[in-house]
Amino acid sequence: MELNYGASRQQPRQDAAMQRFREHRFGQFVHWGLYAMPAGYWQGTEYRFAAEFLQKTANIPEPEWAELAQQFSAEAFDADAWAALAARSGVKYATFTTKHHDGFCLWPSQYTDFHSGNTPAARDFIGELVAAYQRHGIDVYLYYSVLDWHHPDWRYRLESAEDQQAFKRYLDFAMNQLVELAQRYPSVKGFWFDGTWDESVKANGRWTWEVEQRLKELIPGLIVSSRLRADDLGARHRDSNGSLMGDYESGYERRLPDPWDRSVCEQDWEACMTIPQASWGYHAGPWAKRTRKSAAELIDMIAHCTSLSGNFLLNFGPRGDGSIDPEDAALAEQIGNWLAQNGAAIYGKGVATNWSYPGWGYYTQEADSETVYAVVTKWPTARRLRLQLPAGERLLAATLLREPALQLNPQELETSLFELELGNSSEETLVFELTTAAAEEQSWTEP
Ligand SMILES: C[C@@H]1N[C@@H](c2cn(-c3ccccc3)nn2)[C@H](O)[C@@H]1O
Repeated sequence: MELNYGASRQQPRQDAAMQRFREHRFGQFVHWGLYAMPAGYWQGTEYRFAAEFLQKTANIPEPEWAELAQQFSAEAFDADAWAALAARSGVKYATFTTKHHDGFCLWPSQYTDFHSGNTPAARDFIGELVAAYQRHGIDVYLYYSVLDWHHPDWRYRLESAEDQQAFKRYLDFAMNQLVELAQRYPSVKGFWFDGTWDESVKANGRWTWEVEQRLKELIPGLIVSSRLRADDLGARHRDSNGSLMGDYESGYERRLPDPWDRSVCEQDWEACMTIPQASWGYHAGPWAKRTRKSAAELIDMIAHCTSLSGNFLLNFGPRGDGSIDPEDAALAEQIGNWLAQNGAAIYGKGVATNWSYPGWGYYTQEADSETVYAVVTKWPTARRLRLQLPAGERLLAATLLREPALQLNPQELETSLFELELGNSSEETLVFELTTAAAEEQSWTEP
């Protein structure tokens, strides 16, 4: 059907900016704001829900929540320390919350008083982070929540002329803030939109389309995900014709596509993930701490996304004083150490088209390359790894990526079935670089 505000393209972007994003594969998400101070607790009670939702889960009156800004001194905030840890973790890009659902802005916006300039900290945190991360060679993306619990003109649905007028004022406010962010921080590579699921926003597909157009005029090459977009009829992510809007699919939040689902490879996509089960902001309670993911689980997820040509955006929730939780820092270092040894299987890689999902881990490959990587994340109890090669290929060599590099002698079982003896048990996530060649002609008929 004819749409004015539907998808602007059918095929993935092939420009250099998008190719760079695609090759990054691993990024850091950062959720930080007023919610990091109460950290899931209110008046002595632990609320077992996402810490950035505390204002709602604890039914805190908006003015009382806004008072938190007067305690926001962030005395331990150190943008360079955050950026240095991010670099050690192996991320190639970072996405920072500029304004989450509570409406508090981490930059001195001229369109509201509810911002970090009007706090004891009196700092432009976004400006400091953009500069520090770029000094460390990490591309920066800005998260912006359209949903806003603070702004008097925000509406969940539009049920009256007054609602329409108020929400028009709100959308003008949000557009002004987004233009302000693009003009203050023109070196950012993209915007990550959230809070776009309510009826009020879905009824304003044209505004979402105008935001994408306006920001891309201000920053050529800018990347905007499908999560911003609604079409003429309120369809989100994919328009009413089923075509992806925005530059990549960003519906995977705290979940990944099935590892055998090769349909996701047709478009660029990114999954975002929390370290604890379900809190993006820092949560100080045992509820969050006992559900933390291990480095091995997160490395598995990085390889999982890479094997389907997607990016993995791992979230960190710094503490209310601006320091990084030591457990998060240790996890970041563990992941970074693994990537330092095995990053060749991740950065710039994608789906190994001719290799089917093996079950014990993931195959990755650089487009048009002969080299395939096998990332082993689920050790076979038999301690032997079975490799089912694509028809017509045979395995010449398998080299362990990490130092000391170890040449393995693949044992041929059938022309296209090999086994690798894995020797002594290893709890780490190993990566083998596989070299294959066309198998000699072999004629046999299926039984
Ligand atoms: C990226 C993540 N998206 C925000 C979010 C998630 N949700 C939500 C709302 C209803 C059901 C499931 C998820 N609402 N806001 C989270 O707060 C975080 O910012």
